[in-house]
Amino acid sequence: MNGALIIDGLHKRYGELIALQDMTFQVSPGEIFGFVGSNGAGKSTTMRIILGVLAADAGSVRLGDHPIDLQTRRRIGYMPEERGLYPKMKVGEQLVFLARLHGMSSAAARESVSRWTNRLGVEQRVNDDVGDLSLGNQQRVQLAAALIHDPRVLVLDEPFSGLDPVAVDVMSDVLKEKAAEGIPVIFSSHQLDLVQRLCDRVGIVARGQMRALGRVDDLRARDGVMLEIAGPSTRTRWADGIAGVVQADYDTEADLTTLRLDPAVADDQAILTAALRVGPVHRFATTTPSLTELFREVVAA
Ligand SMILES: Nc1ncnc2c1ncn2[C@@H]1O[C@H](COP(=O)(O)OP(=O)(O)OP(=O)(O)O)[C@@H](O)[C@H]1O
Repeated sequence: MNGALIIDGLHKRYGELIALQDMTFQVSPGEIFGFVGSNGAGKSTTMRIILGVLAADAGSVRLGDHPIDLQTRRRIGYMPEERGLYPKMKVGEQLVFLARLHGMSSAAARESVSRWTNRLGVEQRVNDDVGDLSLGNQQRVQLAAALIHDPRVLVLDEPFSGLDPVAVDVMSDVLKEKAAEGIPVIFSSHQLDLVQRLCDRVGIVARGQMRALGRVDDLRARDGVMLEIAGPSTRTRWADGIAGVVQADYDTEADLTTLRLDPAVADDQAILTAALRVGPVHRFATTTPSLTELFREVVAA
């Protein structure tokens, strides 16, 4: 049961609302894929369809050449957005129960639960009711629930929300480790700095459609070159109208000018000369837009 997770042409309506429109992308074995988009963009809907807890109106999900069936689904590790643990059940018992549901023997389930609760730092809480844990610790248990049956695919809906920085590091390490084992990993998140750091590729969704898809660095480079100039008084709006300057943002408090350039037209030396005419230049550096800037643009388009 290996191969890429293939999401092919998913359509989904809720009455009048079109929640997904031709949602198509793949996650390769060993790849960490970041699924980002505004609230209500369609991420959870896509993930629920991957898991088969929701049916698509059209389109398919496959793992390599195989349509995802009941057997395959048992090998997916899923963290739903609406966390699905029983608050009145003890952490350890619940994890063993879930592992058994995935077909593990009692001994293997207990061994796996012990390994993952240790790894995720909740080993002291195995005899506590889930509902008595802090939200962050409940989330660690939820991740353990997604991992205990040694899944061949990981589908995690906002696994990082509400975690403290130490837990974020633990979660990041686990995802990297699972990807290194050669399984496809997809997670959704609104923490774009984290997505930028962790993911091989990202998909940006807006209103049910995939709007940008690719390696983070490629998407950022595609979006054009940016130039940051510190020094010249921004009150003069000195860069307005210079050839090749597509957009100029002026931070008047820091006297920092940020320019988005059309690389085919812009001449950085002409821009530097124009800046020096206004005042001393303390910094003159090219950057590429962050994933957050890219996201704002894609979603606003
Ligand atoms: N059961 C439902 N009935 C009707 N509409 C729904 C249902 N579930 C989701 N929707 C709508 O479908 C759209 C997509 O929702 P979805 O939960 O997939 O978005 P999302 O990208 O996961 O958002 P968020 O980042 O807020 O979790 C939204 O407009 C949402 O209101």
